[in-house]
Amino acid sequence: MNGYSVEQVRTLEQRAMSALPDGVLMQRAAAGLTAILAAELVRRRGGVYGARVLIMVGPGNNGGDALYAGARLARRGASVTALRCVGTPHAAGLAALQAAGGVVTELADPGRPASTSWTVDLAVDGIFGIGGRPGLPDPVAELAVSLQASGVPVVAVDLPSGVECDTGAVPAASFHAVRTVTFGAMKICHLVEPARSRCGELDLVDIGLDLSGGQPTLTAAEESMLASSWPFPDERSNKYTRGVVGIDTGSDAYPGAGILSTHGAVYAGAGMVRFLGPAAAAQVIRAELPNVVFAPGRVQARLFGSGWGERPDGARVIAEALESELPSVVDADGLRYLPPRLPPSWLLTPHAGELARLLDGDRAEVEADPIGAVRAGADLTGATVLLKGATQLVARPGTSEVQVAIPGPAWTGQAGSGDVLAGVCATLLAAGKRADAAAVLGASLQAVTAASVPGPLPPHELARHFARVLGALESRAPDRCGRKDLWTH
Ligand SMILES: NC(=O)C1=CN([C@@H]2O[C@H](COP(=O)(O)OP(=O)(O)OC[C@H]3O[C@@H](n4cnc5c(N)ncnc54)[C@H](OP(=O)(O)O)[C@@H]3O)[C@@H](O)[C@H]2O)[C@@H](O)CC1
Ligand SMILES: [K+]
Repeated sequence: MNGYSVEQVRTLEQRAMSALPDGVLMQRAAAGLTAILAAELVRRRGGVYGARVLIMVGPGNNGGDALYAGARLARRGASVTALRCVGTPHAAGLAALQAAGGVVTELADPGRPASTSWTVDLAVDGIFGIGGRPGLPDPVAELAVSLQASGVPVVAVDLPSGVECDTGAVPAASFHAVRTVTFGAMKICHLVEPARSRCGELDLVDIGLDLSGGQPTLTAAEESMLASSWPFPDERSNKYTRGVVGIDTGSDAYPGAGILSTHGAVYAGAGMVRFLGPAAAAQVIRAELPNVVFAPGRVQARLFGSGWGERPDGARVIAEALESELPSVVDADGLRYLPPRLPPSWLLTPHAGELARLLDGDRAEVEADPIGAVRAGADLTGATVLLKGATQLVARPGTSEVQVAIPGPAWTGQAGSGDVLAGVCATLLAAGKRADAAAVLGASLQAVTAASVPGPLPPHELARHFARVLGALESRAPDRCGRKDLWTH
């Protein structure tokens, strides 16, 4: 499942339209939309006949899709009302709806019943699609609120009006859909929070766009990829083939970070973990994880920074690690001590605030355009960057591709999740995974595991469930000897 920008989708649509008679793509979209709306009505009330459907329309082709679908539902016996919300609706779509027996009313019409009295079975948001600007005109924003207050389910056409298609930002009012029916290709707002949550369930209708040959803006991880790309041990494995992780995290002020990142590394399956952080953390780790080693020695990847706080020798520690040419993860406070340039084999794991500091900007800018920000972070530092948060994005320097990890339940946004994740990523680096693969696999494992337990659980307890999830994934993994894919680096 990949995400495409508006510009990319417009190009794909133009290419398809140039080989087809006028209006064919819209009819394909409307046919697919109708089937999904009908199924929704069957699920909610047992059938289409007699259902009351409100089609909310704006001035563009998004409204055209909705009106043609409304016409098809009207022909199947639904009572369909088109509500003109903004501008002049798609003329042919409106005529089709009226010819099928649908009625038309205006949002601004004083004769229309009060907005709090919505008694429809389903409302269809055909106000703005990929031509939408973020936010809604005031009367439409009020309509969205009143529908939600009335408990009317909204199905969005292509995307919930009000969200920003290319960033996933929701800077002002938007619709909250129970389902979003999109056409030809997924858009960025379907994959990136907070817009993603406004979409509800997603349906992708095939309208015949040819996606081959084009590079999507976002490549989304799926469980099948996690299963095929995780470095599961085999009969030839030993602690060095699985990877030794050297961890220098935590501080006397924040010993918990050291304990949490070590849990992440151990339970993700490191061959061996050397903990080289403060004594306060070491004492607890020794009691809980007797397999951890506390003496310096050979390591294959390092982890720095989680819970460091002020670390006067931080810049020196990181500079020395850079000389060793081993891949490393730098998390949290360690991000304050970076040299000007790092190799792509290093993985930085900032949250939005930390990435903003790296970019010398503010958090709101990162949140307004997380894809742009994660790319900028990779280009600025030379390292691979995992931007943590409700949507976890990974950028590799020198490429435009951004990957998105499998999303997890909202409760994983809690103190300590990032420390555990940094430990998981370090284990994957030590096992030989490229930094971007380590980031996507690590973040996805944590999300899939969280979705498999009755949460919330504290992050180190969640880590103890990795083994069960990895076991289930391994049983579904294809023959890894013959298989190469995106993350088999
Ligand atoms: N192309 C194809 O092949 C296919 C396309 N398909 C469908 O078409 C949809 C795209 O259609 P579209 O390009 O007509 O744009 P759409 O979003 O309907 O409306 C743009 C209009 O809204 C206005 N407007 C926007 N935001 C506003 C705001 N906040 N407040 C006020 N006004 C605002 C905007 O005004 P402007 O920004 O120009 O001032 C402009 O007039 C796509 O999502 C899919 O559903 C499918 O049928 C498959 C085939
Ligand atoms: K819409």
